[in-house]
Amino acid sequence: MSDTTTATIARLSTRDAAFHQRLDALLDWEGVSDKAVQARVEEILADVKQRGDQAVIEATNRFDRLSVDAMEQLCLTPDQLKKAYDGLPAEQRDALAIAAERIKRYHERQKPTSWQYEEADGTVLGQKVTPLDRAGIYVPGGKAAYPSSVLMNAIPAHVAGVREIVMVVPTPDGVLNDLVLAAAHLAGVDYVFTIGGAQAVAALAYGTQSVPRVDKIVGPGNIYVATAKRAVFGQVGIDMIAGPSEIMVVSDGKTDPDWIAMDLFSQAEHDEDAQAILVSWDAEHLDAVASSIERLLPTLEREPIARASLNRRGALILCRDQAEAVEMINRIAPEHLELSVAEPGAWLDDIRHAGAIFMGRHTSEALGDYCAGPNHVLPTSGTARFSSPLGVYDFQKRSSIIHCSPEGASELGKVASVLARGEYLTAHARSAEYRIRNR
Ligand SMILES: NC(=O)c1ccc[n+]([C@@H]2O[C@H](COP(=O)([O-])OP(=O)(O)OC[C@H]3O[C@@H](n4cnc5c(N)ncnc54)[C@H](O)[C@@H]3O)[C@@H](O)[C@H]2O)c1
Ligand SMILES: N[C@H](CO)Cc1c[nH]c[nH+]1
Ligand SMILES: [Zn+2]
Repeated sequence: MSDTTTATIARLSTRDAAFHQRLDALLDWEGVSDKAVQARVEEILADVKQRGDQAVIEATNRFDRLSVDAMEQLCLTPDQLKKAYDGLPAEQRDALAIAAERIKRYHERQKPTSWQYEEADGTVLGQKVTPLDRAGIYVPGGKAAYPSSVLMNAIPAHVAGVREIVMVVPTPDGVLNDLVLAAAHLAGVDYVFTIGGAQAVAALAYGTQSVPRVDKIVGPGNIYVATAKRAVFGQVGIDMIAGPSEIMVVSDGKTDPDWIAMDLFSQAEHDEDAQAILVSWDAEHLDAVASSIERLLPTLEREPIARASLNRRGALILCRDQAEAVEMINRIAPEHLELSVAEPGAWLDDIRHAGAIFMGRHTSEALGDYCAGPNHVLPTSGTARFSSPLGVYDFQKRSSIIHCSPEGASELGKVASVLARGEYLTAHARSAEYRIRNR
């Protein structure tokens, strides 16, 4: 296979001297370090912090091409959500219900429990898990509306026991998506504001006259959303900084090339900056997938976005063998990894970094996006090295519990006193010493 670039996708080989340089260029996503975006986002955040609703309204009119003059026009009532749900065709209502049920079942298993144990001296130690009071969920709505993201964000929040869920979703040109509204109803969202971008993140982080301030903001979004989340972190919790969607497929050459081409498109069609990479040690298979890509790309509704994404950040990579494929997985740490191989289970132990792992030829990433059960909000841009899928744990926090018995306080007091005096902290030492028996 030659190292050429077809009309749509780069062809790389690990045997080429420039391979690592070219891969680095593909993996590099400027994202939240883009200076112009940062400046614009900072301006929007400061404006919303200062002027509240009015700043949100003006930014929404500008970026989503609306002409509203009051925040009520950007707020949906529970009745509107229910009406959207009731009005859905049965097929869509059923699909949402099945997806919601499976997502709920999966996330129920993530529920951590509070625990306690007793030391020999009678001291009880433990950990208490408490849900957040109020969570803000960002549902993307710029290039496409994402009802599935409503479920993926709101259901774990519910399972965690969050008291109030505030959802924001932009509606460019004022177009409401009934499935999004219906999903919000089904998932038990308390408030929905039809706002997006940095202004929505600011409203959730600082609160406005109409938008309640939340404790944590979760959910994916574009570069403005990601940049804003990073900027407000500290005043409010965030789940992660999610970049554009990514897929990495590893194929043993035995999967239908059309299936693989479509799996690559499934993430490429999200965003011009999405990343789609296929790795295989079978050169003929890569050629076949390249042909499938050329033939099938024009059949997509979002062909221009998918083509741009494949051009910018797509690659078909020829590697030497399975071991080299594993190396590449751990280096790229993809958001989604498809193991399109005969025995995916045999690979698992060696894979250290991936947001979600789709096992075997029949497990397309798209099933995970909608309804398999696990969360589709996943770490991107290599951050799977240190972070995890959105989950129930993102909507809870832990407090430690310490309950000393008189005997425990006496014994621990001796230890604490020595350590405190070593730090020259007299009050610490004496506070501990007061509780030592028979001093
Ligand atoms: N990881 C996931 O789970 C997941 C799920 C769905 C989508 N995604 C990703 O989320 C992203 C969605 O992006 P999107 O754009 O479609 O929707 P979005 O809702 O994230 O962004 C739309 C908003 O961006 C703001 N905006 C647009 N242009 C602007 C400008 N020039 N200046 C200031 N603000 C501007 C507007 O306020 C608009 O409302 C995609 O990258 C997609 O891949 C990720
Ligand atoms: N693939 C996206 C996460 O990266 C999630 C999604 C929603 N709808 C379709 N796909
Ligand atoms: Zn997707």
